[in-house]
Amino acid sequence: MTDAPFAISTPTVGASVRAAEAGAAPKMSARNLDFYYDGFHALKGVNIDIAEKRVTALIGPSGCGKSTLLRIFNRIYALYPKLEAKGEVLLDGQNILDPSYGLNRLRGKVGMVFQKPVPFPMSIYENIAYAIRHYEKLSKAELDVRVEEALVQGALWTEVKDKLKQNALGLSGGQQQRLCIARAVALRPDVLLLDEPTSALDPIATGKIEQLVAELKEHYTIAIVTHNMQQAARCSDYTAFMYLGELIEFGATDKLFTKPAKQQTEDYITGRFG
Ligand SMILES: Nc1ncnc2c1ncn2[C@@H]1O[C@H](COP(=O)(O)OP(=O)(O)OP(=O)(O)O)[C@@H](O)[C@H]1O
Repeated sequence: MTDAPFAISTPTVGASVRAAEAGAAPKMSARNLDFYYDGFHALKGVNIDIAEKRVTALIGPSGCGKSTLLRIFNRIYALYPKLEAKGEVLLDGQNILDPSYGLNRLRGKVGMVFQKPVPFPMSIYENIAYAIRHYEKLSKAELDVRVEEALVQGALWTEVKDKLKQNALGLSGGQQQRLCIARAVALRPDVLLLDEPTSALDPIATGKIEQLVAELKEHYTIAIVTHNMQQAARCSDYTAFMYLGELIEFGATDKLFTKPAKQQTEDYITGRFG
């Protein structure tokens, strides 16, 4: 689905104003963050605060570095050689880029959901239980409770509660994506990273995920990469506009979309480029 150019007059979520005015505390912060892919300078001196229990959207034209920034937040790059981050990413004040910050600990605190739903080729129940077992030793009864809790939070429970033993690959694309969200929240993380979570979904499935994001921010700090500016406007409290690896503008979503401070932001949100 391609984005229609965003109309500046489109109303945005009223809650955003209140969140911005309240000045939510930062949960995660990038400080002077640079990132290199085998010498290619993909992120340049990024400074950003991700507010606690709010939704922060990362927007910008293709290749501007949105996904790179999101992936640094759970250090996925550490899996690949020749990738290097400089600067700091603080989670509750601790630098997660420091090698002494264990990856297992980080993955327990920062969950990630990708563009294409990737359920494990196993039952719906096992998709959730497998993730939990990796971190915690629970009895069968406790595990059952946690699986149900995760599927409720993923807004999937009522649809799957009678077929938990069925293979997850038999679910629709939208259900698979909600399963992936449920799998991420099953670990009770603090932060949830969503990398274009609806780009492979139809409008109805997209609407369900957007509603789910609005519900989840009560419990989690959320950062979402999206190409869809209407989605950013509907779902997020704060928006960051990136261009060529730099953070150009960051602020309350409704302000950024109605009264951007920078010309580049205005040109992008009015569809003049990107
Ligand atoms: N694995 C990689 N190796 C080399 N360069 C990469 C790699 N991944 C991304 N890049 C480059 O880093 C820059 C930022 O890419 P990134 O995927 O973060 O952008 P994006 O804003 O998420 O783009 P899109 O909206 O198209 O997904 C781009 O110039 C891209 O070509």
